[in-house]
Amino acid sequence: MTNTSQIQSSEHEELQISRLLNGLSAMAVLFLAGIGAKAWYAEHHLHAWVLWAFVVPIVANIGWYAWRRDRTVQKRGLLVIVGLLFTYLIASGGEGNTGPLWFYVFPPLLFYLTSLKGGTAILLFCYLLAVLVFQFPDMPGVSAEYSTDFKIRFFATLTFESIFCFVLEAGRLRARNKLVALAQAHEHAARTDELTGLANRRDMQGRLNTEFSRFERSGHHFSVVLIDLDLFKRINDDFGHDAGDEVLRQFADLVRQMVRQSDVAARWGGEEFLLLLPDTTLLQALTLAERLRAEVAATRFHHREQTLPVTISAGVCSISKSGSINELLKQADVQLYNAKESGRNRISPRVRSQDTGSSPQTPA
Ligand SMILES: Nc1nc2c(ncn2[C@@H]2O[C@H](COP(=O)(O)OP(=O)(O)OP(=O)(O)O)[C@@H](O)[C@H]2O)c(=O)[nH]1
Repeated sequence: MTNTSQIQSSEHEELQISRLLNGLSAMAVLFLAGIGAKAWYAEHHLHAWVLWAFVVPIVANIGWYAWRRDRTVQKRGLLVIVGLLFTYLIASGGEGNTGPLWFYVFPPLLFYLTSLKGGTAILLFCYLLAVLVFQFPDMPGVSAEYSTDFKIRFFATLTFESIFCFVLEAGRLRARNKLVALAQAHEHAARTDELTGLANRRDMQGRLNTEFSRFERSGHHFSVVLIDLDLFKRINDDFGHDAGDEVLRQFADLVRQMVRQSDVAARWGGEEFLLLLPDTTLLQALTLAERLRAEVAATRFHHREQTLPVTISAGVCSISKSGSINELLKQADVQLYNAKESGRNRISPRVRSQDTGSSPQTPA
């Protein structure tokens, strides 16, 4: 089953990241414009133009995201622009050889936006670029020269920063994954019946409402089967409560094997179960209910070497015969009552196979 809360939480997280990136991009535009202006007044015209030129792809990236809402392009675009900008700042030295200082922004941003593995790989590649620029100041495009002291301190501090960022991000991811797993477990527990592992009443009610909306919207029919284990009190009284629990578990296993994947089986009450059968007519639902009844009657339920007498009665109803979920359930309940009144171990409305062992006939 798809975990909706997990999908929602990661969607929310992605949206937050995109908003943060837009904020950071806007800040970068302001910085580039300001520092470019400062460089212009300091007569560093080429440096000023390059910095201003970087404003264009950043604004284009913001605009593209606003238009297409494509988060992958937004992330990758920003990483490429920032990578190019920092490479330029290291190669040119920026103003007063302070360009490489901007590189410290990269590790936290990188680990936040990519994975730990991907971030490390990109960072190592950037280290390699920096080493090349530092070692070969005569390379084309490189105009800055740094002192040996600066280079050693730059790499040492950047390495410390990168390791801290890696450790912090790894911790953040671990805590996040634990929280997601915990939320998943809680959500599963809130929807599941502990004893049988089937859906619980609350979950079934939600699914009934969803199915009813689908029926109202596009006319998809569905049916329900309300099942009650016959004379269950006797099983408890004669064999003990544990035996009763074991019967409920074994019956749930049987149901799981017999329904389709799109069907939903829930424990509706103590020894009452409800099947929701999407895209199923009344006749098809009756056929399934009858097969289940026959299978239960033929199955040997057991507890501690003892064979337990188990049969079921069931009331079947289709949404085409009722106007609301409440009415549907009420009618299924009336049919279940009829099945019990007629002697138990049967399905209502009446099906021919109960009398003859053959296929079901159309109900009256
Ligand atoms: N062992 C066990 N028994 C349960 C559980 N939930 C409900 N019951 C028992 O199920 C029995 C239901 O009994 P009744 O409602 O009298 O119905 P019944 O004996 O099945 O008789 P009919 O429904 O008329 O065929 C009660 O004795 C409940 O205590 C459960 O989780 N475990």
